[in-house]
Parts: sequence; C-alpha cells; structure tokens
Amino acid sequence: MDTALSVQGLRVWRGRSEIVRSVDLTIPSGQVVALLGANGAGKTTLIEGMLGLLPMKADKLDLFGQDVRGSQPWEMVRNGLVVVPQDRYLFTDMSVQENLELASKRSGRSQEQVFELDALYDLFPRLAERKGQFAGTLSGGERSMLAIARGLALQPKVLVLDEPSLGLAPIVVDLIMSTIERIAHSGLPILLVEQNVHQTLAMASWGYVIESGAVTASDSSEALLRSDAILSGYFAVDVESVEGGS
Ligand SMILES: Nc1ncnc2c1ncn2[C@@H]1O[C@H](COP(=O)(O)OP(=O)(O)OP(=O)(O)O)[C@@H](O)[C@H]1O
Repeated sequence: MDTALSVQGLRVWRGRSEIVRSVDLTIPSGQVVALLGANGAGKTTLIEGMLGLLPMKADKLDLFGQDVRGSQPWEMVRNGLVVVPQDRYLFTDMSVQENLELASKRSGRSQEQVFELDALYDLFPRLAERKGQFAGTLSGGERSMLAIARGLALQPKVLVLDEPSLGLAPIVVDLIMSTIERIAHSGLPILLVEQNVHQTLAMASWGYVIESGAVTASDSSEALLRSDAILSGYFAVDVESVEGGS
C-alpha cells in the first residue's frame, strides 16, 4: 500500500516546552485518518510542527516517499501538504472568489489543477452563491467551507483539516462532514482532526488518539468505535451518541 505521509518520532516544541513527544503517524494513499484528542492534547501543535511552523525534530517525515524534513512552510505547501487551520485565516476583506483565485495561483501548479474553481463551487454551492461577498461577512459554517475550498485550491496531495466543524451548529457540521466525505471519495488522503468522534471515525479507516502530546491509541476506526474504554476515557461526551448510533 502506498504511503502518502509517514511520520516517525516527531517532537514539537512551543517555547521551551516539548508539547508533542515522539509521535508516529501514517496516512496511506487515498484514505482518511482521524486524529482525535481532547482540548489541549497537542493536535494543532503536531500539525504546526509537521508544517515547520514550530521547532520540531523527526526521525522521519516523508511525503510520498520524499524526505521533507527541514522544508519551509511554503515549501511544504508546494510539496503538497496543505493544512486547513482551525482559525481559518481567510483574507476577510477579499471576496470568496478572490480568496480562491489567490490560493489557486499560489499552488504553483497551473498545469495540474485537480481542484478547479468550478469543481470547488460544485462541492460548496453555498460559496458559489456568495462568490462576490467579502469573506469577513460569511457565517461560521461558510468560513469553514471557504477555508476547506481554499485548501483544495492549493492543489493538495495530502489535506490536513484541523477541526473543520469547531463551533458550528449540528446541521452545518453534518453538511461539512458529508462534503469532506465527498472530497475523500476523490482519493485525496486526509488527516481529519476532530472532536466529533462518531462522524469522523465513520469516514476514517484508521484513528490515532493523542493525549498530552503522545499517541495513546492507534487502531482501525471500527476497533476504536467499539472501544468504550478509549471513548469513555477521552471523549465521555460522545459515548452516548456512539452507542445510540450503533
Ligand atoms: N501559543 C502557545 N504557547 C505556549 N503553549 C501553548 C500555546 N498554544 C498551545 N499551547 C499549549 O500546548 C498544548 C497543546 O495545545 P494544542 O493547541 O496543540 O492542542 P489541541 O489538541 O490542538 O487543542 P485544541 O483542540 O484546544 O486546539 C496545550 O497544553 C496548550 O496549553
């Protein structure tokens, strides 16, 4: 099986504190992998370390077999590792269309655009209706959609989504999660960081649980979903919905 992203012994620091401690993580080609963990577990730190936004060390950081350790964040994007950050970081005084066009140009892959603007608007019809609207005037759900669409406009080979449903109403969460599932069906490998355990594991093949910066469980989604010990330990709030849904 081809490996899209392979991480071994990843350590990431914030200031003097080592927040992420020797994490191993693999994303096989064409699959969704879940990264689960409570608030403050270190998920965002792990992502920012991989991107080179924070001081990090790793025994291995391979993107499709290529060692990308030491790359600058913009080089990571050019290499195909695209992160949709939790804080979205949209250009709020630019329109939806301009945000997407800018990303598309920055991808540096004008010859191999897998995610054309039309395809993005097909995925997110709500954004098509708001093409000319300033990003700063969008609702929370629409901002999350635009952040994902902009990530796709960067023509990722691996997409990392950091809590795309954070703070959104359940109906909007459903819409966003089903759209992520459609994106996954295109074959794009995805690392989905979420606290929405049930929906996330439903589309992921594999999941990692991170606690205090270390992986404490790594298993198939089916096994994690059945594992009450893990779910009740880390995600007590979600256990009922898991049980209710089975
Ligand atoms: N800017 C910062 N400076 C120092 N420590 C930080 C900073 N941001 C986060 N931390 C600490 O790093 C640890 C991991 O935080 P991180 O944001 O990576 O967790 P997370 O799993 O992504 O949580 P959340 O879901 O709340 O975003 C926490 O203990 C947090 O207090």
